[in-house]
Amino acid sequence: MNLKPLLSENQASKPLVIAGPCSVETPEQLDRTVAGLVEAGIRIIRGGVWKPRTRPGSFEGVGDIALSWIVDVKKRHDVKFAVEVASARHVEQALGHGIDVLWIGARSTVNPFTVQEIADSLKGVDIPVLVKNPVNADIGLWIGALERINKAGIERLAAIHRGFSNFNEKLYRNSPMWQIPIELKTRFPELPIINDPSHISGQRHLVPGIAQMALDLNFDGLIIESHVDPDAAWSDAAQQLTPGDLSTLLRSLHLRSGFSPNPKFASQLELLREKVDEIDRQLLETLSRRMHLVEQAGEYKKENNVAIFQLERWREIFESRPEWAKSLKLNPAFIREIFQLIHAQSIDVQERILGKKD
Ligand SMILES: O=C(O)C(=O)C[C@]1(C(=O)O)C=C[C@@H](O)C=C1
Repeated sequence: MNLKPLLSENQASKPLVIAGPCSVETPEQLDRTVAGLVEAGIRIIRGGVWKPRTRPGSFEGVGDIALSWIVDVKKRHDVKFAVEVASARHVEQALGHGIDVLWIGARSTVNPFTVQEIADSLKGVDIPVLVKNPVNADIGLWIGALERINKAGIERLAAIHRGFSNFNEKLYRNSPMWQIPIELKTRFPELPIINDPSHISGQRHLVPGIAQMALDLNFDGLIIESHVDPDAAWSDAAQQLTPGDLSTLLRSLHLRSGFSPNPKFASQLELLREKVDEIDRQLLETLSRRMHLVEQAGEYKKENNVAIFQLERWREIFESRPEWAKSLKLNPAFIREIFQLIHAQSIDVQERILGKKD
């Protein structure tokens, strides 16, 4: 991807913080919210104009009329404004009203037709665009959407991590699945990633924990929902913070940097990494020895015409290893996952042995 810095140097802060209401509701709600956010030091406001809602009958945003209120509020408070666009018409309307930043929502990112329509409408325009992750945990769709927008000539591009729908998730509204944005950063180190703790948590008391985690992982920014009267909000009431609470939250966050200027830190970390390298080598040697035994068991099963999958033995392994892990202060759930992977690999290896013609 061809990327340029998202914002000019005097607009950029690390972390970049974008905040504002889930939806623009009335001129008064917008003005009072923005006034509070400016006091909290926020210079880029977010606000939904057209809202994609899961069920019909939910509040779907006030629509085009909100854009004229945004024009007023931008002038009055000297702020930049970001809105979500989901069609070429939205893009045209937003650009026509001097919107400064566009974002593509999670429900649009999943649909290449929608993303392409937005990309085509952005040809020849220079505006920062933020692409939220798709609702489902598919990094390919996320990258595909970013590439489509980039190919249209948008170089001021960033990703927003807003979490993923998950049937089994109990704590969060959307599972963070941190490994996915980490993978994105690994593949595209120049691409800024902005975390959206509001949509991940779904409840305002969980927002600080997610925001801190994002900073601990060196994310480039945060986009947080804030409303002057959250409980009365027309959408996402449970997850919005007052501008005052947002200000307190931002002051409580610990900022981390990618490196330390302290030379002692680098040498100490280097030492620890050398030890980790050594342990990793031992882990791999041990795994290789285990696989060798599994191969022998496979040959033996083949000679005796015995099935690969041995339920009783597998059950014993699956129950005992997490127990052993506890006494070593390892997370049993983590060990369960590792052994599921090891067992799947054993089955693959033995399948190849049993499938081989003599
Ligand atoms: O014990 C066996 O029968 C094996 O082949 C080893 C092994 C394992 O990976 O530990 C592999 C497959 C079986 O389902 C159970 C266990």
